Amino acid sequence: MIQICNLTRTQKQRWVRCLSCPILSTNSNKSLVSKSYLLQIIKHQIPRTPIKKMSTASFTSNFFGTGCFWKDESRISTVKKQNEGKVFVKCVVNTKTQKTEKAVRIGVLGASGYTGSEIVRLLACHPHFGITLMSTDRKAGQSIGSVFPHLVTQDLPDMVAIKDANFSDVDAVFCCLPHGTTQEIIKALPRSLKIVDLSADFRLRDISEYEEWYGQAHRAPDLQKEVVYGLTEVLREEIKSARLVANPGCYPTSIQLPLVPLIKANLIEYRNIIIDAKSGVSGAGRGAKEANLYTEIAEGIYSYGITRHRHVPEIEQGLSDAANSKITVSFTPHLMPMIRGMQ
Ligand SMILES: NC(=O)C1=CN([C@@H]2O[C@H](COP(=O)(O)OP(=O)(O)OC[C@H]3O[C@@H](n4cnc5c(N)ncnc54)[C@H](OP(=O)(O)O)[C@@H]3O)[C@@H](O)[C@H]2O)C=CC1
Ligand SMILES: CC(=O)N[C@@H](CCC(=O)OP(=O)(O)O)C(=O)O
Repeated sequence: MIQICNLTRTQKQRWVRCLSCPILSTNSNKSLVSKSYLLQIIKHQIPRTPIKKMSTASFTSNFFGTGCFWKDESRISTVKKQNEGKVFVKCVVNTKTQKTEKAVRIGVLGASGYTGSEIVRLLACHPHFGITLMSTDRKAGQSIGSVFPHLVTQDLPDMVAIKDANFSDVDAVFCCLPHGTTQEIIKALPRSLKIVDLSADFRLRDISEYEEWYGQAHRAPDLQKEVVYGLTEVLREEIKSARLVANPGCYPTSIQLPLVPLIKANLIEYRNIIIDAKSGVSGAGRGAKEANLYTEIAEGIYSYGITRHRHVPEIEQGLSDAANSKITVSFTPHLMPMIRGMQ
């Protein structure tokens, strides 16, 4: 058990997320996490600056900023309890969280990006999933820990280029690649694989709509026919048996989850639905873009894509399915000066 004090709620949430291990339970100031990760955290700090002497600011920057945890676990026997000072960490090792066999072998394509690294974080310590393959475009040969320090303690294979990927020990793939590149890549994957595609490339049933909103020809129209739209709350049974799942976009998810039940229950008027949405900057991916520089996005809320955002047809597709009639919406997305909205 890790107990963190004198940090704000947001700092605690971020710290818990940085742990990249199974969170067994969490409340306002306690989180159960796996033994091995806990050892890295303690070992990294104890020999240098005792946690009890650290200010909240240095604790925060050490854990949030560098994310630099060691692999050697040999010093655990020296660790007792630190419970004085402004910030303290109380440790009770929970051995029940140790992993056993991994039933499903996972490949993560685009592991060096934001969505890919989140998938890795969620699955690396999962009791049933083991990551056997990770791909990257520019960082082939590097470890995931070298591009995402908070994942350094995970025992994972180095990343490879997709052209060098070996899918023989992979059962399922999470495809976390930019839209526009994904159709060709998924088309070339072995048919035996189950695939969850996080990009927008297979979300729109109507291929002409894809071409209109994404500005390029659909490169796998045959595959499109077998796709299941991955909004679990709406299509749970279909998703269970699907081979290729198109994961919904961030805005369409946040919009459909509240509106679909209201529409199905006939509780709202379908005409004149106005959606004002806010998102964090990580939604734009990890690649450098001028529009996402700190100087561009800080200290303000910016609307963008007004009337022409590519999520409009996806939102309308989902809401129209729920209503059994054509629904159109007025959708205005905004960029907030924060990393992410969803925790
Ligand atoms: N960010 C978000 O909140 C969400 C994003 N999405 C969607 O998920 C997909 C991935 O987004 P995100 O993780 O943010 O993107 P990032 O830009 O953060 O990551 C893209 C990943 O794809 C790799 N890559 C880039 N180009 C190619 C290529 N031509 N061939 C093979 N690999 C390539 C990159 O490798 P390298 O690091 O070497 O460049 C990186 O691993 C996108 O389609 C996005 O629209 C979906 C839901 C949420
Ligand atoms: C800030 C920002 O640029 N956000 C992205 C949406 C992010 C997202 O998750 O949507 P996809 O899954 O379709 O990528 C955008 O507006 O295009």
